[in-house]
Amino acid sequence: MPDPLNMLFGTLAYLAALLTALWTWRHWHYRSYWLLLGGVVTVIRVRLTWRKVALGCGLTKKQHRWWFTVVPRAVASTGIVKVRRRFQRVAVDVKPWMWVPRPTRHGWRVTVRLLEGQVPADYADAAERLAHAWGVHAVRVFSPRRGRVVLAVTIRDPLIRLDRVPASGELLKVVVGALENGRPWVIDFRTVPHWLNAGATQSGKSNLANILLVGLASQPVALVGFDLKGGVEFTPYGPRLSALATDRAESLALLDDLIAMMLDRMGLCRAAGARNIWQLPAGLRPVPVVVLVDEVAELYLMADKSEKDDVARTSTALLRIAQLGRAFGIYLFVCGQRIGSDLGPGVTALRAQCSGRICHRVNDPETATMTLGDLDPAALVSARAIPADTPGVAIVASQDGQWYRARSFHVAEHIAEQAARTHAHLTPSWDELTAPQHPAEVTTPDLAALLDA
Ligand SMILES: Nc1ncnc2c1ncn2[C@@H]1O[C@H](COP(=O)(O)OP(=O)(O)OP(=O)(O)O)[C@@H](O)[C@H]1O
Repeated sequence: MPDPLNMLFGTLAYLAALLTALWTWRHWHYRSYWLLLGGVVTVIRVRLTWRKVALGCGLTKKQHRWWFTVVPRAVASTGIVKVRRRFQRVAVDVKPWMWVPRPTRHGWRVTVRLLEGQVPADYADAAERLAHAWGVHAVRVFSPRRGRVVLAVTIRDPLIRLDRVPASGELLKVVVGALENGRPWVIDFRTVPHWLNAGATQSGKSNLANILLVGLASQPVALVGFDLKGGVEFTPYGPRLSALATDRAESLALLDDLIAMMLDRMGLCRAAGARNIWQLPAGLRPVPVVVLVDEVAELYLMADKSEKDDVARTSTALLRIAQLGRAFGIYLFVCGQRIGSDLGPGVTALRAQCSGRICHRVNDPETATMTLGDLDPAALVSARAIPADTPGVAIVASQDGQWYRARSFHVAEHIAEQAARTHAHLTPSWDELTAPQHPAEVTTPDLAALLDA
């Protein structure tokens, strides 16, 4: 007969071995552990507790239902209705129908059918409550079609530590970090030509510009810098920059050159019957130009009235590039600590042309509103909640029309400087770039007509 004590020790030893194996699996290959075991257990738990969670988060609705009980007088439903007959019409809390949750790399996703009278905003409002109820990092709400919402749950913040992903290799496309859903964060100038990159000091704006520089340095593109911090940020990248302006006077001259370049490309396209430079034959196509602007507010600030004309000229030139640059291969990446309407109408107009929006941690609500305000109020709340100890975390308006929390890869300045030196031979000279490619002059009235259109 087996000794019960031995059996107990044997069972405990098996249990300990099993727990150790599970712990090791989870520790060494969390992804497979989560997809094969952890996720499945969580999914079952989520389904079983959905009624309680939905009730607690205010996502249920009272509906009248026929109630059958074998124990008349039992307290039924929400605890306020006493059932006196076997069949009784009572008000019950109905939970929204939930599909089977699907484990994802960083959590799970589930589709929920809205109850009558509910809108996706009800779920967005309850997202924080759901996150606490499930004990997870965040719950994001999307509505892919009417009457449905998708709850995307991330268990742990995937942006605390980022795994590097390979470069995209496509022209004007740079993988700059990761989105909260684990997908790469891509800046693709051909899809979204102009970007606004806002953030307080030490929030990670320059790091993002460094990544762009590293990503674009090896590509056949021209890089142009406006560094209104006196050149301290971009001067070290000089070998890979075709031109650099460090004060207002230089900025004005450089903007004039860019406008002239744009007019010339316009004439070239018109002569060739092309709508944009990408429709030109490869041999005729001019080099795309990415313009990096650091500290844009400096371009709009006036110390006294004597600067008024210069500010107006700068503002108009930037706006023209933003309005027409895309077709002629001139793209903007504008960084600033503060982007407020107090800087003048030029900033507001420029912002409207920049469909790519990146909002790092900001000090003032207006900058967040200016950068993201027309997206979604929840994006604003998320931007204002970015902690100071996670530089590089930002709210990003993505190409799919959604907004995401994202974090850039960390690229030290010396790596960006090294990239600039290594690829210095790919830098087109400014004279080469600005030399007229098309003899037929395009006049300013042509540009004005296009702008009016
Ligand atoms: N994605 C990131 N991951 C880790 N550290 C980062 C990241 N982005 C930036 N940092 C670090 O945060 C600090 C501030 O970054 P950065 O200089 O890019 O900020 P900034 O917004 O440009 O600040 P400033 O306006 O003062 O120049 C730097 O020490 C940088 O190394």
